[in-house]
Amino acid sequence: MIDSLQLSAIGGSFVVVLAHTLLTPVLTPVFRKAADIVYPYDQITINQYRGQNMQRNELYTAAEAYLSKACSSRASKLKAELGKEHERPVVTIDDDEEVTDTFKGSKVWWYARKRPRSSQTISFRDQDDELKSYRLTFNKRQRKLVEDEYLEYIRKEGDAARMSNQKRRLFTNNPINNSCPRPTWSQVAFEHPSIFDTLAMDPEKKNIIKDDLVMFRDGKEYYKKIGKAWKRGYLLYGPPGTGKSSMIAAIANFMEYDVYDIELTAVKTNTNLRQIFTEITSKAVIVIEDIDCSIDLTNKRKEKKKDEDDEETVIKLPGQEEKDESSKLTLSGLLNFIDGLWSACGGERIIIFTTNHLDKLDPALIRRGRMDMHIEMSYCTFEAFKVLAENYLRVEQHELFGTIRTLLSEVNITPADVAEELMPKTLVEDDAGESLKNLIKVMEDKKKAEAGDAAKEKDKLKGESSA
Ligand SMILES: Nc1ncnc2c1ncn2[C@@H]1O[C@H](COP(=O)(O)OP(=O)(O)OP(=O)(O)O)[C@@H](O)[C@H]1O
Repeated sequence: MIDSLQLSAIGGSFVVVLAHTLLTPVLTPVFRKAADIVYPYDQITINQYRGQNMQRNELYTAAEAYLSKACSSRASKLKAELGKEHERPVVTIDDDEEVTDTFKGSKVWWYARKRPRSSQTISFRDQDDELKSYRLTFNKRQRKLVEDEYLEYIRKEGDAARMSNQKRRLFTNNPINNSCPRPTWSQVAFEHPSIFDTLAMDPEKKNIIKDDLVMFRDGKEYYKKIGKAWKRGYLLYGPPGTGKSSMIAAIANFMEYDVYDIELTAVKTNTNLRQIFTEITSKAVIVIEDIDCSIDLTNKRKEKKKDEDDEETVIKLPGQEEKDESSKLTLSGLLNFIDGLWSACGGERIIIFTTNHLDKLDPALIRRGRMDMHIEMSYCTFEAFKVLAENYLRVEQHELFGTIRTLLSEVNITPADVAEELMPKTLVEDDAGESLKNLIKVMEDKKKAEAGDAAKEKDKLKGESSA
């Protein structure tokens, strides 16, 4: 009979290692029953590290975060730590402290343990001269519930708690060069304030995107069932200043994912791209901005079509010599990155392309299924303006709104330009009316300029036809 287990989470499945008390062969059923009456509990030990190489046990990390969030209020001995990657101090139960938890009506006990590392233990983490673990105790009758459901619950909840407590990161790939032939990353804390509420766009469109994201986030089982990699592709297109970058930040903040901003011009070959891709973790927004500027697909493809139809399209990097054939990043390499076998590694990822010129992109790159949703970021509409007025001026209604509505239907102005006008010009200025008048003036000037341009164009055409 086993009354104590050691448990590790390795790559998504639990490994149960039979631990110390192998009481059995000698125990008679009667004696066992008597022992159960005296002590009807089983225990699971979750060590901080697993295996001979002392790799971090993900289940320990999840349990630590879970206990910090869900149970620390019931503990009287706590400890607080501030990790490099944490936003605020993390309070967890202290060593040798016990807390209780209840799952589906069953009570369990968590005990935080610490013991000195023996001199024989090999560890690359020399700073850890103590080995920590949690001991989980529960009634024998709940053993199946704990093994089958509670531990998985701990892992999920713990991971979620850890993500929300950690500062999210913005990663960018560094250029590949002779001194650095493998991709490396630069990273900073991701602190972009854009959220869906502050995004100026049609509320209905916003809700469609948010619903799509929620379906994706909760869709692990669904994606598994239909045999598709758990990823979603969005193509954001629209003129400069319509909020494509703000939308990316809002998506990342909404999902609480890290952002990987891929600089394609810093990637030389398909191999580099694959290396980059395998290093991106789960729960990530992968962004390739201004894809039409970082690669030259359409023209090259058209040229090739004439003579070497079956040859692969080469993505020409700015500054890359035509003869430099050994350094190739190809369209098929990029497509593989989006939806080939490599795309299935790592789970839960969102891929976003942005472009100012939809027509410049190769249809293969943006066809549906590859990019699941095409999102147009448009010039400022009245609905979008109302969001900006609320954000910048704290006004929901104003007598000048009617004039602004009419002008917005007549001229193309980006949300970035509208935001610029609504921003108070001095620190003391707090007059919404003044800002709105400025905006009206800018739009009227624009309207006049556009009317002038149209008249000139008309005259030119007239001159050409009479000549
Ligand atoms: N739809 C929007 N909602 C809220 N703010 C916006 C929006 N569009 C633009 N802005 C404001 O304008 C600034 C520039 O916008 P942003 O960088 O998101 O546009 P973009 O479409 O990504 O531009 P580019 O194509 O030049 O990169 C933002 O910092 C934000 O203040």
